[in-house]
Amino acid sequence: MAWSLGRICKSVQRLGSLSSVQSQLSHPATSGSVRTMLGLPSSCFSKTRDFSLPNSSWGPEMMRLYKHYNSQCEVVMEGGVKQEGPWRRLPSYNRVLKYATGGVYLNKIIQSKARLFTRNTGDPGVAFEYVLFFNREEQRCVGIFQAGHLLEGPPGHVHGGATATMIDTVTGALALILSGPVVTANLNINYRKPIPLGSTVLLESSLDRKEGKKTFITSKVTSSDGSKLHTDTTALFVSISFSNLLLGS
Ligand SMILES: CCCCCCCCCC(=O)SCCNC(=O)CCNC(=O)[C@H](O)C(C)(C)COP(=O)(O)OP(=O)(O)OC[C@H]1O[C@@H](n2cnc3c(N)ncnc32)[C@H](O)[C@@H]1OP(=O)(O)O
Repeated sequence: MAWSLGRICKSVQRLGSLSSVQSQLSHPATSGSVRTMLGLPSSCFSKTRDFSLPNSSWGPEMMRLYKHYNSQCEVVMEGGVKQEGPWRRLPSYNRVLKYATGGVYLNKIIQSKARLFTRNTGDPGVAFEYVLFFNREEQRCVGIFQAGHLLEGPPGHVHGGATATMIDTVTGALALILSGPVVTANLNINYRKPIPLGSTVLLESSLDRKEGKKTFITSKVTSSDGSKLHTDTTALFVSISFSNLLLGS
């Protein structure tokens, strides 16, 4: 087996700094800190395209909400001095790890071709178009999500699993930032109103409470103007050791 404990340990050491996301986020966003948002070196990303930046597929509502939160990532003080604002945009790549754990439970083909589920197509607008923002003071994360035509479930509407994916993503990102490495243990979603395909919705998540290894997050999905409630959710994330995850235990 072309794999060694040393390689795993190196990967784990890199990932060990994942909880440094908190300190990363306390610094102003620059292209460098964007790449290291997850505490990973740039070599860990197979491509450096940041999928959370606007592209030609983003519609007017997606752009409006993006500008609304992005404009609060940096505020201009009197005298033109720029300061970090209450929100941080979270960058997003199509691969978190390039070198993790080949040979243990990933064969080489899977290892080289694996992609983050939500960023598995380079074709703008066809599936998950989204951007996440984090507010440290309010311990809140928002996601702006435009649902592409490949996500159809009921005719003309978004598949419930696709909606769940985005809820898992925005609640998971918040739990990760607040608690370090976690996995979803429970996701309890009430689907209130279907989401029209092609529309842009707002996902809001906030910390409910932390109890030992457990982080409880609540979340809702609304229409972009907030007038319609699509889902409400409670989620439980459990802290894990990354070395256990990489070793498959
Ligand atoms: C910026 C990019 C962000 C991207 C975010 C993407 C987010 C995506 C997140 C995911 O999709 S993760 C993948 C889906 N999740 C999994 O595959 C998790 C699989 N399950 C497990 O690995 C284990 O079941 C788990 C680690 C969740 C729990 O294992 P254990 O039960 O051995 O853990 P432990 O015994 O340490 O439990 C800790 C506490 O959690 C409680 N617990 C565990 N699972 C629970 C559950 N399902 N419901 C309620 N409570 C639960 C457990 O009772 C205990 O409570 P107490 O501390 O009060 O005793």
